[in-house]
Amino acid sequence: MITIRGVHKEFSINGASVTALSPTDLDVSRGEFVSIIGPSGCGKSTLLRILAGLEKASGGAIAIEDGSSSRQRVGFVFQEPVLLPWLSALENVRFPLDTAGVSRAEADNRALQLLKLVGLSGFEAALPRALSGGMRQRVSIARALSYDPSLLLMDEPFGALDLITRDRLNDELLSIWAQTKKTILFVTHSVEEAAYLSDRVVVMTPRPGRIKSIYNVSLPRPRGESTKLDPAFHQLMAELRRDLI
Ligand SMILES: Nc1ncnc2c1ncn2[C@@H]1O[C@H](COP(=O)(O)OP(=O)(O)OP(=O)(O)O)[C@@H](O)[C@H]1O
Repeated sequence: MITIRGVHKEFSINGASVTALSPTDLDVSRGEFVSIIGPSGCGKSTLLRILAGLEKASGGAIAIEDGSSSRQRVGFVFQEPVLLPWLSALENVRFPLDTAGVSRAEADNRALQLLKLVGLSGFEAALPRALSGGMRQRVSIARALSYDPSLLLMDEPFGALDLITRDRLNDELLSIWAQTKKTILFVTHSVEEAAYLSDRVVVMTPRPGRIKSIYNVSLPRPRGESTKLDPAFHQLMAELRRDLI
């Protein structure tokens, strides 16, 4: 699904070159849920932005699925929900489809389905300011799914939310993932979130960032309250925490 080979990024700051990402190799299978954790500034967002085509790599190669340009096939969810404040929830979800020239009826239909998928039926007409932080992030997820990307890139999407909302959205994301079968690459600072959600967890080193280790998460699915009581879950979190030091 995704093949990353030797991808690296250097930024030039006041004439000096700063390495944001050392040469990185990673393969992600179709339908896999992979989390990336690492200290602040290790290049997690840079890697995601390169995959989304929002940033150009300094070198290396990326192939996404059929090797075509990643841009049309990738949905991106940022830490802060970037919604257009003057548009309703439905119009925000529909927006990428409108700009892609999809017919009004089809775009409405798809946006309604997606708002249902993220648990926001009944809030179609609400403006972003009338929604809670968690609801706004659900709208962002629905919008990222609107053009049916095969790959969903999520950059600390629940980092700004309270813990209760975050736990609920983690479960909702797993249910959306199970229903849509998207490949998800998920950046987080939380070892608990990474262990709970993922098939594999990628740990990155501090600057300059590179992949330090990759953990297979063999906890059974579907995950839920019983996962959080599983000693294997706690052992994995302890290993991840140790690895991050
Ligand atoms: N546009 C830019 N110009 C210059 N340097 C940048 C730019 N974007 C990122 N960097 C630098 O690249 C490095 C990696 O940044 P990046 O945002 O990818 O890290 P991160 O792991 O996502 O951090 P955090 O967890 O704090 O979000 C940092 O040292 C950062 O200062």
